[in-house]
Order: sequence, then structure tokens, then C-alpha cells
Amino acid sequence: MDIAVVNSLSYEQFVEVFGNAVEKCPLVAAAVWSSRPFTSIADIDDAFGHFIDSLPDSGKEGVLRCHPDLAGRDLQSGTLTADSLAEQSQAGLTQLGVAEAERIAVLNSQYKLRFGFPFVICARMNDKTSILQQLSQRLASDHAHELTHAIGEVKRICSLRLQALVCPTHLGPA
Ligand SMILES: NC(=O)NC1=NC(=O)NC1=O
Repeated sequence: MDIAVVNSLSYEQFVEVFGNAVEKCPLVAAAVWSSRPFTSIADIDDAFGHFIDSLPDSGKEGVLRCHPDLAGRDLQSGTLTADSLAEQSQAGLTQLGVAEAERIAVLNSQYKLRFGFPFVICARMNDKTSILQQLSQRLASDHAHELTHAIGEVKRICSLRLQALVCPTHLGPA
């Protein structure tokens, strides 16, 4: 879909297409529609990022709480969104050994207990080793820093999803 088509979408169509750019948070796409017309993918990406950044901490925590655990219950029960399943599979989280699965489950629970939201990382930019490493490292963070870091990961995930949805604008004749 090119940017001209994006700009022609009704808000219902826009939410249909972009509603999961932020995992299970169609509100973000519904709000970002108001920023049309967009000039490029980067423009759309900025609009998503600015909306997320404008949320109060409780809103940011709410966005994080809509993310499924990595290699968690949703993966086991096959209830992940297609986006999340593709991202988690690509990072090797669907082929964890028993010990790795156990370790990520324990660390995810410790993280949620400490911060009140799930550990979120852009799986497409990581693999299971770096994810486990980041999870144990970030457990030691303080709440304020971790909230900022986690929201940065949400925006990375969103950027990659937007790039998969919108084809780059070709300058001049295609
Ligand atoms: N808790 C998470 O980090 N979830 C996810 N990371 C991704 O890249 N996709 C997800 O669903």
C-alpha cells in the first residue's frame, strides 16, 4: 500500500490496516488517523511515536500490558496475533529448550512483579540469547528508566510493522 492509498483510507479502514501496529492497541491507530495526510512512512511512524510519547505513564504502562509475554502462555496456547507469532518465531522463541523456556518464564514473572508490566523487546532485532540477556539485565533497572526503555522497544516494533504495511514512496515515475 502506498502513501496516497493510506491517505485515502476512512478511519475504519485505517484502523483495520494499522490497528495492530502497536500490539493489541487499535486506539493508537484510531488516534493517529487524525494526523493525515501523511507524507511518508517516516511521517506515519512519527505520528505513532508522538502519540505514544504523549501518553501519561499510566497510558504507557497500559500499552505495555497489552503485549503478550515472550514465549509465554499465548505462544503455548496459539493465541498470539500473527504479527507477534512471526516476530517471536523469527527470534527463535518457538524452539526453546526446556531450560531456556523455564528461565524466560521465571525472569518474565520476576520482571512483571517488579515493574507491573511485561518485559517488552523488539524480537525482530534480537534472538533468544540477546532477549534472555536483556531480560536479566533490565530486571535490575529502576521503574522510570525501564518504562522509557520498554516504550522505546514498543516504538521499534511499531516501526517495523509499519514498514511491512506501507511501501516506500517512489520519487518520480515508478
Ligand atoms: N513482550 C514482547 O516483547 N512481545 C513482543 N515483542 C515483539 O517483537 N513482538 C511481540 O509480541
